[in-house]
Amino acid sequence: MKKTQNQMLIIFGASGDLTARKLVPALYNLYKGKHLPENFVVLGASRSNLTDAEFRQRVVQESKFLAEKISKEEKSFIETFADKLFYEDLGDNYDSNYTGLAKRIQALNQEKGCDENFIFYLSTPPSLYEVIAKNLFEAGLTKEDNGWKRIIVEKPFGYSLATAKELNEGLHKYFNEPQVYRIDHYLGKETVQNLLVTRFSNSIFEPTWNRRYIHHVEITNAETVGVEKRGGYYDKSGALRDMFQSHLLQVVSLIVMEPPINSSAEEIRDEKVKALKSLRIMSSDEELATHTMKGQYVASTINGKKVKGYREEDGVDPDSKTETYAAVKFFVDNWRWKDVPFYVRTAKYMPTKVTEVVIHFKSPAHEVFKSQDVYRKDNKLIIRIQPDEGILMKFGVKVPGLGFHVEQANLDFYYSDLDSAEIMDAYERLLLDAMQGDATLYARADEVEAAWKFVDPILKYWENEDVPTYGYAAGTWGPRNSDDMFEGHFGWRNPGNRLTDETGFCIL
Ligand SMILES: NC(=O)C1=CN([C@@H]2O[C@H](COP(=O)(O)OP(=O)(O)OC[C@H]3O[C@@H](n4cnc5c(N)ncnc54)[C@H](OP(=O)(O)O)[C@@H]3O)[C@@H](O)[C@H]2O)C=CC1
Ligand SMILES: O=C1O[C@H](COP(=O)(O)O)[C@@H](O)[C@H](O)[C@H]1O
Repeated sequence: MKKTQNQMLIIFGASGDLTARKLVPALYNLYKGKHLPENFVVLGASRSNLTDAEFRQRVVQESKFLAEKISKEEKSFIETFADKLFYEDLGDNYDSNYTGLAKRIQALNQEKGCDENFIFYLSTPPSLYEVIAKNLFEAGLTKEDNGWKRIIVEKPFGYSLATAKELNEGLHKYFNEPQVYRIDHYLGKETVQNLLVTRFSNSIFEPTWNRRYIHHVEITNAETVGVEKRGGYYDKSGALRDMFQSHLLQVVSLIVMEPPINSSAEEIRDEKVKALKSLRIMSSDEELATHTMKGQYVASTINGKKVKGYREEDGVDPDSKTETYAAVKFFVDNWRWKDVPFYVRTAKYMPTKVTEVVIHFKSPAHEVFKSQDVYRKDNKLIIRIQPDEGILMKFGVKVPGLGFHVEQANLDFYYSDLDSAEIMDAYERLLLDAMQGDATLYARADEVEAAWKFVDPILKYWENEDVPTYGYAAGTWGPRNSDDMFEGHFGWRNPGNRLTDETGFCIL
């Protein structure tokens, strides 16, 4: 087990939603699991005027882990954990000098023995990331003379290739790349990490993981909720920026990449960057029109309950063209994947909450056993990222009785069947990795830029007034013509709530 050194975590934007809902519960679970070092301090910093006690009370009360009934033992655990939390009021804005903050950090460092190891977590609006980095630098807080200094940056990382580059350059003025940890919570998911293990720890998959055997690859990320309270943010972002550029291209890179030499952060990330750079960038309007599709949910009734259309949501422009459904077909220009289409979609308000990868294998070269149902007899490997996490292999078996009729059977694996089935929350895993200086599951600067380079032309094309934004009733599988981008007789697989469910549907 890696050692976690004594350290201090300084959270900017500590009065916000992410701190209370994700960061503090993750830290608490790490504390309960005895993963935190002996000397550990969390210093929250933002403009809100709070004392240490008020901050503790606020994050503890707002945190989900306390919403449930708790035992006496748990209560005392929480109290000792809360003793590690402190707060510093930054005054009017994040751009004033950080002398006061530096003094507080040094005092806590002395008192609590943090060995001058500091992680700065930026959980503010992205417009403040560079400003905070600059002020930390000017206050002498980034020097690594004694102890290491790291910075964790929340998503979104940029709004386009140009802005992502600008942000990288801005951060690199004050921190070296190995000090920068760009968070993508999908990489913290156990099942996403397992994509690497499934591929590279089994000799049975690798020989078939290429254009000779794979017909196409399909990735679905579907949510059963709309934009909820985030209409203002979402309307400026849209599904392509919010999910596809970051989380889904990370998943793509793990499917596409070549085997790394070893499991070090740099070797894995080198291969991921190579994979992202090999995605064929779309340039012609014709290609963009047939290979991409955007949609928007419209008002509907789900399970008897009326739901608003996207344009009626708070914070959303009533004439908005922002997509809540994004689907992209693309090719990968390298030896392994030439001519294999990838289909990736993400959407709000679909019938099932699911993220899965489906590897569709080619039909046997020569058909010995005729089947009526061509689509259903091909081998498929379904890797379910969430929920009902697991892997399913579909293969043909003989239907008992006369003749040679083929039916599909399942070989399945469920995470829940493992002895150690407890899956660590993504933020827990990622925070612990950063505390231990392991950046494998964080995105590197060139990785983020390669992803934006692929996405930029699509975003630009979608800004065009003539590009249709197809409506789909909330609670359905997207626009009616969503299968049109597929080649041949294929279409999207509409998964159900369970790994083995063939078709997810919802009652409108
Ligand atoms: N919440 C989530 O689930 C997720 C959040 N993120 C990212 O994490 C970061 C923080 O998100 P979240 O906690 O939800 O955001 P919130 O708006 O809830 O909190 C951000 C905090 O930043 C401070 N702040 C400083 N300047 C401003 C400003 N101009 N407008 C608003 N707040 C400001 C505020 O504290 P004060 O006023 O006290 O200074 C506020 O509490 C964002 O970059 C977001 O994109 C990413 C994934 C998921
Ligand atoms: O980053 C984001 O992710 C969530 C989906 O995360 P998941 O872990 O529940 O799959 C998404 O709802 C949100 O819009 C996006 O910003």
